[in-house]
Amino acid sequence: MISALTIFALVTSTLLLTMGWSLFSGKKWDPSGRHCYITGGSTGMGLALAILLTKKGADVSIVARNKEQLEKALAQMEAARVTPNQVLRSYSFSLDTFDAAKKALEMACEPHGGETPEAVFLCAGKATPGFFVEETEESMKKGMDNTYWLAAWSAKAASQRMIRTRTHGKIVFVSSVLGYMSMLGYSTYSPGKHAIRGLAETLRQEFLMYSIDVHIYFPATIYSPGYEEENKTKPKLLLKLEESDEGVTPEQAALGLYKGLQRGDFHVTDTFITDVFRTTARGSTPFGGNILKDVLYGFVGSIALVFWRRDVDKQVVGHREAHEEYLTSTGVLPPPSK
Ligand SMILES: NC(=O)C1=CN([C@@H]2O[C@H](COP(=O)(O)OP(=O)(O)OC[C@H]3O[C@@H](n4cnc5c(N)ncnc54)[C@H](OP(=O)(O)O)[C@@H]3O)[C@@H](O)[C@H]2O)C=CC1
Ligand SMILES: CCCCCCCCCCCCCCCC(=O)[C@@H](N)CO
Repeated sequence: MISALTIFALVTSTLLLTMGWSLFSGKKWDPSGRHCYITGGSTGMGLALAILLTKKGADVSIVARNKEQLEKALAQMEAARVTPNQVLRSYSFSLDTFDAAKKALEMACEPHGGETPEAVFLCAGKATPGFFVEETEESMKKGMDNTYWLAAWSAKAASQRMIRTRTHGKIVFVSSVLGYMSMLGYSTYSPGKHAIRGLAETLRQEFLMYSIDVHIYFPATIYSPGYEEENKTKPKLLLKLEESDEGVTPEQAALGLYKGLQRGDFHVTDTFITDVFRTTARGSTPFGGNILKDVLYGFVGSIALVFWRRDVDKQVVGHREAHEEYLTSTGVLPPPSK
């Protein structure tokens, strides 16, 4: 009995100590006066992050395709500037090739005397949900472009430059809770978001050699323009399954990510649901700033998720007939023979 108590006391004090340690050790990242480069910074959480970092005194460059949207975004950033000498810029590029990713980055370095950005945020991404049976070779490749390749090419361009110029910078990936798990309808999106995790895990370790910090954010629903867009093709059943997620505004997501970076977390999550998926899908990934919380959530989650998943599976099975009718109406299935 005593020895059990001793072990408990030892374990708890160790955990509390480690927590305390992480609270007091290390300086918090201060973006003020630093150049932050944001892909997908023209709308949604990328834009919210651009505004947040502008308010913190950073120099901010945003990159996306649509020029009109970029101008509107830049105007919002201008309105948020805190000093007259902050450099705020926008660049129009489609970032789905390495060549474009390099060109966009080089251009963004110019107003900074050719210096490399100290923080690179890879927010650009897009989901186009649908049923796997209806996807095409083209839509599946596009799915990887709009998730993995958008992130990977800019990560490669930025890290090469950071290494060459000995910049001890930060590379921040944006995955999704769908980079930890998946649900029906996300066959062209979830694989690429899982792939981003694979890349981030690799680079976190490899870049220890260059003092480049790697982070990855796993949000669930963000009520962004992109979310409105994806809902146009989202299967009704999926829309219903997603109702268990409360969702956050782009501003809340940007702040959640920012706070995670302040804690120094490698995997950043900021809601109950995403914390649960992070702590149950951890593997050998480093713990977050609060080890006790991670262990607790991991334990509770490993049980609760079994029930959640069973419930979802049940709803999917209950949808068989309706789905068969749908597939007949779209011509995937031949009309029933009478
Ligand atoms: N919304 C959600 O529910 C969730 C989103 N996420 C992820 O978070 C990130 C931000 O999402 P969200 O806030 O919804 O953002 P939005 O969909 O509102 O914005 C996406 C941004 O990326 C840009 N972009 C898209 N494709 C390209 C491209 N080929 N080249 C350059 N820029 C591009 C868009 O501009 P333009 O089209 O003009 O190029 C825009 O600036 C994405 O990676 C998304 O996958 C993760 C979980 C949930
Ligand atoms: C105890 C545990 C309970 C668990 C409940 C889990 C509920 C999960 C809801 C899933 C939400 C899906 C978000 C998709 C985000 C995304 O990446 C897309 N919107 C694409 O942009």
